[in-house]
Amino acid sequence: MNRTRIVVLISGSGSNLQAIIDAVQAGDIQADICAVISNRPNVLGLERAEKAGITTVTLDHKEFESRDAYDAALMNKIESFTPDLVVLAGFMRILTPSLVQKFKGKMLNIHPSLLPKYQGLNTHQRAIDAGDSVHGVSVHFVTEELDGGPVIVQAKVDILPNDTADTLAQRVHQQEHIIYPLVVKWFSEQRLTMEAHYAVLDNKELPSEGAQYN
Ligand SMILES: Nc1nc2c(c(=O)[nH]1)N[C@@H](CN(C=O)c1ccc(C(=O)N[C@@H](CCC(=O)O)C(=O)O)cc1)CN2
Ligand SMILES: NCC(=O)N[C@@H]1O[C@H](COP(=O)([O-])[O-])[C@@H](O)[C@H]1O
Repeated sequence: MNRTRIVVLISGSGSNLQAIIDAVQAGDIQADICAVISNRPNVLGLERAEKAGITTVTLDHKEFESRDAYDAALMNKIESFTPDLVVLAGFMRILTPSLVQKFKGKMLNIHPSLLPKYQGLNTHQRAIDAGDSVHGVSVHFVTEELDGGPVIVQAKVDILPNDTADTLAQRVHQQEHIIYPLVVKWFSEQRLTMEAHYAVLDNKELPSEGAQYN
């Protein structure tokens, strides 16, 4: 089977990118990250990609007249790498319908909440302010509806009495770094489609104790 070609979009730290890089380099995912594209210059995620020998591109949205113009350029840049999968890993731009349609069924996003709760931004603080006892993270297919695409897998994280957004985010990140590589692995093994977004799991694939799945 040909190796899955992946393009990753980032905007910042790139810890989820790093988790996927590590899984590819360990041979857990039979795929190649062909490029990492950032909408912000000089972010740590670009350094992570360069250290791994991955082609990096900065496409700064501030240099474009409109969201449509930016997304047209972004679409062309993504397509130039002929990806089988586009992974949004902390990519902080809302994508236009034309770009989403182009990659529908092969574009994933990780969102730091138990969707459909808390679509959008600032999710950790919103969960704390709401008095929730459980928070978490979702990996989903990207559709035109912001954070509204079919959810593939979620991981739960308890909210502790003295949690701040930062302390909660740290525990959410830990779960992100488990489930995102797992979903990319499932996709690379052609066990995920948006129509029937399921994965046939062998028990050995699930991480050891510590990961929570609802
Ligand atoms: N059409 C879609 N675009 C995106 C999706 C999606 O599901 N459908 N997921 C988001 C990721 N995301 C949350 O998971 C998200 C990213 C960015 C924003 C947002 O409000 N962005 C602002 C700029 C914010 C900034 O620069 O800090 C904007 O684009 O104007 C909300 C949710 C990725 N895109
Ligand atoms: N709405 C999108 C969003 O908030 N995504 C979140 O941004 C962080 C990126 O971290 P990373 O750059 O270290 O992977 C992650 O926590 C991800 O869930």
